Amino acid sequence: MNSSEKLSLAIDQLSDAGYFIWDDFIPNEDVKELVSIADEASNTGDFKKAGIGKQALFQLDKSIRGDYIQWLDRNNENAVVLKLLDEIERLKTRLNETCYLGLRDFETHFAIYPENTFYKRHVDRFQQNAHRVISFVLYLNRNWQEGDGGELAIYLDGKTEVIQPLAGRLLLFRSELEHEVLMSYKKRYSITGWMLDKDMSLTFLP
Ligand SMILES: O=C(O)CCC(=O)C(=O)O
Ligand SMILES: [Fe+2]
Repeated sequence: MNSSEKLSLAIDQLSDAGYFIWDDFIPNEDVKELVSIADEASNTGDFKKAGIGKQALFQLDKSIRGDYIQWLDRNNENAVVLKLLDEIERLKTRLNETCYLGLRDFETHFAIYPENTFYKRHVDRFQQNAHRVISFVLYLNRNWQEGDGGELAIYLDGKTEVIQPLAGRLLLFRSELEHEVLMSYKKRYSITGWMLDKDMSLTFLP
């Protein structure tokens, strides 16, 4: 399947099922490089404990989520990160052209879940964060195996989909869907982000 057929499928699935799995979104060597960039940044203290809520309502709560994050933007010095940001930008434009989702911008971060951490059931689009339309997660776990945990459960009407966090796999889903990162028994790497219906600098507005 070529990339424009893949994109049509993604669009259909996002509107029918609410999510789409895009395997091999990036090549293996990029996965490897992204993991070493994340490891290096986390070793030099550039990852922060992730919180919940925005601005005044922001709080840290380990019983809800246990990951550490580093935000990514165009000031990043790594070519592979910039290439990925370009690809996501292109994907956003193409989704917009076909779906009229009104996507204006996106925000994204690395996430590392240390062993035995999780992110409890939640939605990404909520009152204080009403501008997230499409969530995406690029998984970076080479050699992930059954039993390693850290799958993403998406709660759909009447059924639950459990998605393995396999290296190179991009998952797209509608940000209003409830989902949960199940207990990860191994260190888990990903790049998570959101396509927004407002420019990022304006998302504090209603
Ligand atoms: O890493 C994942 O599979 C999902 C992460 C997530 O739900 C979030 O950061 O909001
Ligand atoms: Fe989420």
